[in-house]
Amino acid sequence: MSQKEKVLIFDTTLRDGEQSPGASLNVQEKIEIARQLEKLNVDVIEAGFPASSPLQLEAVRRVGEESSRIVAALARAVEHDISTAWKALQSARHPRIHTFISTSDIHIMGKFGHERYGKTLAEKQKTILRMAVDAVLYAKTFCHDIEFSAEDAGRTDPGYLAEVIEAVIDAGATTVNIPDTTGYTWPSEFGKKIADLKERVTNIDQAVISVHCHNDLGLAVANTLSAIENGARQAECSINGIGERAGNASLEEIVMALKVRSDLHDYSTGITTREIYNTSRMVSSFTGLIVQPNKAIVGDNAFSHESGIHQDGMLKNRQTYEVMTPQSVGVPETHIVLGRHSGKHGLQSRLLVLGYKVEGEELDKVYQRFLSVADKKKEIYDDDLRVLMGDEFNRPAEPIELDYLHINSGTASIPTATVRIKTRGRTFEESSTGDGPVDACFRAIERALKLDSLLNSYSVRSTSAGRQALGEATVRLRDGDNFYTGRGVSTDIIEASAKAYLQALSFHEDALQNDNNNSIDNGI
Ligand SMILES: CC(=O)SCCNC(=O)CCNC(=O)[C@H](O)C(C)(C)COP(=O)(O)OP(=O)(O)OC[C@H]1O[C@@H](n2cnc3c(N)ncnc32)[C@H](O)[C@@H]1OP(=O)(O)O
Ligand SMILES: CC(C)C(=O)C(=O)O
Ligand SMILES: [Mg+2]
Repeated sequence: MSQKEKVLIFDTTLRDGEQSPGASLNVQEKIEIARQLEKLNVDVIEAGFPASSPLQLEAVRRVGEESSRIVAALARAVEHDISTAWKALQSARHPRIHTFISTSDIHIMGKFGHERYGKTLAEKQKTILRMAVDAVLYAKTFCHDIEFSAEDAGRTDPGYLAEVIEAVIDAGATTVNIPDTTGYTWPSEFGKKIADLKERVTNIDQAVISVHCHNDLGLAVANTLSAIENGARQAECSINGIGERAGNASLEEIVMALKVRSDLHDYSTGITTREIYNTSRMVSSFTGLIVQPNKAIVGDNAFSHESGIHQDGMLKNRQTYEVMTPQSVGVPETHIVLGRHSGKHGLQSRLLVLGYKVEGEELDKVYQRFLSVADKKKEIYDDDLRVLMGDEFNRPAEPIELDYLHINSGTASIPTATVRIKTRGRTFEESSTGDGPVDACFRAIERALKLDSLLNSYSVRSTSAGRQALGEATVRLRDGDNFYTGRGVSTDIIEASAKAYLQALSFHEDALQNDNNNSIDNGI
């Protein structure tokens, strides 16, 4: 087997990631994330931009002192930023000064329009080249490990980019970063840019080529991979892909794409992939940036299967629908989501895990009830299934069934219920008012069945999480020394209550039938 070439992972969650609107991190949060990045085994942690604030300086200092990784600090190509970066890094175990300046025509003309940079584009380009070299030379007076970034390299003229890169390597840059700052490039175009630099820049072998891709067109990861195939050996990326605007290339996607498709290439990273999920959750919770459910690798749905055909395939052989195991990225387990699209195989397997062995006709019946609940509710949780199973096996011999229920209730109206009930081939319908909608409903049932109230107790609870949780109502009737309990389940708690009441009444009537001392036809 051939030895894989290492691609260094430069994590910029704490710098570019923190530039995401609203994602500010305090010093302690940065330290915690840096510790987790160390567990993830990234090669470089870019901890912040020290010249931008005292908090940034302090965070970089603390991370640098503690971390065994290379810790980088960003600085514009100006002395003040570079010396401040060094102030933050001087006690670091492995410091790196990362300095940058824009090289594209659009940035040079747009951001450095002032005449002090020159009048024409050519004059300004000369100034920028000099500032880049001076910045590297100045940074080099503090530390050996210097990274230079040609901001907006993605839109920079290839000849000028090569000239700048060659000059900064000559000045001592040990890593040269080629950012696609605006996420504008196309994967084959960006790959060619890297290949082109390797050809044009005569001293390119004296520095590591790095890339830093933004996701404005959703191409950040594809562009990074294309650059790696063409010679880049450092990938700048962030956890969950957070960063300026649409974000940076996502660390987890680059790493897992390289790992899962290692059959296609000769590159590898040193990332401990089982730490990916924990890191993702930590970053999301500290930054407040929620991970979209369908996000590759770390989204809630990344290892969830909802449709019957997929669930059946997964249960037979998980490779049918998973290209990596959830455990390989630290996700505890595949999630079979039971819902409207699930089939009998998925339901049966989940019920088995919960201790219910259901087969054949019984399974068909449970599945029909499952579908009627699933039609009203997006996801069926384990607790819902337990209730559903309890419901299934706790049926009276002659059920009194709710055929129709209408409730009128509100803050300014008297609660009114109309019920239609079916039992033993007969139908009864009645309405009633009540103190509340449940009371009105129970009274309507009693009127329809011409019964006195036997209600002993009534309770309702939610059986699972979320707004679409099932409500489970329990009704207890008392007739002398005998108690009859009924349960009803529905997404509508009034319906659940009516069902519970009718079930309890059914058991009562069953008992009366068995005693032969009353007939259900005697008036109801
Ligand atoms: C692509 C990136 O992610 S770049 C990194 C982005 N990160 C940040 O901006 C960090 C947060 N920023 C800050 O705290 C502040 O912007 C500071 C401290 C960096 C600078 O603040 P200010 O001095 O008030 O300048 P301001 O931000 O308004 O403008 C930027 C100035 O830097 C200049 N500049 C921008 N990039 C560079 C560079 N790489 N090298 C040298 N000068 C630069 C601009 O031309 C402008 O200069 P001007 O005042 O002569 O027009
Ligand atoms: C500072 C550089 C590396 C950057 O973040 C970018 O160009 O996007
Ligand atoms: Mg960036």
